[in-house]
Amino acid sequence: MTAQILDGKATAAAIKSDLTVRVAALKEKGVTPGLGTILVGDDPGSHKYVAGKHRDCAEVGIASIQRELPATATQDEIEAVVRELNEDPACTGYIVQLPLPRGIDENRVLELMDPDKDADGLHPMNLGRLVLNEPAPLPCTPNGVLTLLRRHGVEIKGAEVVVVGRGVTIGRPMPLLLTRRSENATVTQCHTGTRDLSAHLRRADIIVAAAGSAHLVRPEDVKPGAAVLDVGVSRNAEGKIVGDVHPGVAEVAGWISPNPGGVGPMTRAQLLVNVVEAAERSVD
Ligand SMILES: Nc1nc2c(c(=O)[nH]1)N[C@@H](CN(C=O)c1ccc(C(=O)N[C@@H](CCC(=O)O)C(=O)O)cc1)CN2
Repeated sequence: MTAQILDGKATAAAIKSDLTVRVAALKEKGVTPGLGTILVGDDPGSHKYVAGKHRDCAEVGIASIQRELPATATQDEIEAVVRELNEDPACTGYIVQLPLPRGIDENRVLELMDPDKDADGLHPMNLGRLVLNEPAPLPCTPNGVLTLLRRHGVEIKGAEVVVVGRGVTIGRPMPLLLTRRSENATVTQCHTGTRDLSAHLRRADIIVAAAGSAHLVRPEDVKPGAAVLDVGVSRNAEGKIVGDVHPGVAEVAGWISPNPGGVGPMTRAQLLVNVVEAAERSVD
C-alpha cells in the first residue's frame, strides 16, 4: 500500500484563493483586515515562519503590521507592544510568535492579549471557550489538521485518534477540537510520560505526531490504512526539516501528510482564516 498524500500546499492554496475574494468584499465595505505579528529574538525558524505569514497576507490582500524585538527584550517591553496592538485599529488580529526567549513568561504575554484580536486561538479565554463549546478563533495548526483530514475524506467520527505531544500550539488543543460533537473522535494523548507508545499508536485510525522528535513514529507502529499527520519539526545537522514520522510509514499508512508541505502551510492558511473571520464579524 502507498499512502494518499494529504497535500497541505494545494489545500492551503485553495483556502487562500477563497480568502482573496472575501478580503476584496471586505475592502468594498471599507474594511482592510490587518495581521499583526510580534517576533522576539533571532531564532531562524521563527523568522522564516513569520516571513511566510506576511507573504501569505500580501497574496490575499491582508495588511501586515510587523513588530520585532531583540532577544534581550524585557517582559515589560514585550507587554508594551502587546498593549500597542490591542489598541491599534488597523490590527484585526495578531500573534506573538512562539517560543519567546527563555526567561519571558509566555502565559502572561498571551493573557495580556485582547481575546478578540487573538488570531492564534491560544488566549486562555479562547481555549476556555473551546472547552465550553462557545464560538472562538480556533488554534491554527489543530484546525489545519482537521481541515486537511476533511478535505481528503478521512473519517473522523468515531475514529481512534492518538495525539503525540502536549505543546501549547498543537498537542494540548488538538484533543479539544477532535472531541467536539462535530468531530466525535476518541482521543488518546501521548507524551514523554507515556508507557509503550507503540501499543497506543498501533490502535490508532489517525495519528497526529506533534512531539518534535525525529522519526518517532516508525512503520511498525502504524496500523495499515491509518491516517498519519506529521506535524513535529526537528532539523538535522544541515538545518533540513526532519519530521516526527519515518518515511517508511508511507508504505503502511492510508494517508500521510508530508513534512514539509503538509500541516505547515495549513497552519498559515488557518491563521489568515482567523483574521478574515474577525474582520467579517466587525462588519456584521
Ligand atoms: N504564535 C505561534 N507560534 C508558533 C506556532 C503557532 O501556530 N503560533 N506554530 C509553530 C510554527 N509555525 C507557526 O508559526 C509554523 C510552522 C511551520 C510552517 C510552515 O509553513 N512550514 C513549511 C516549511 C517551512 C520551512 O521551510 O521551514 C512546511 O511545513 O511546508 C508555518 C508556521 C511554532 N510557533
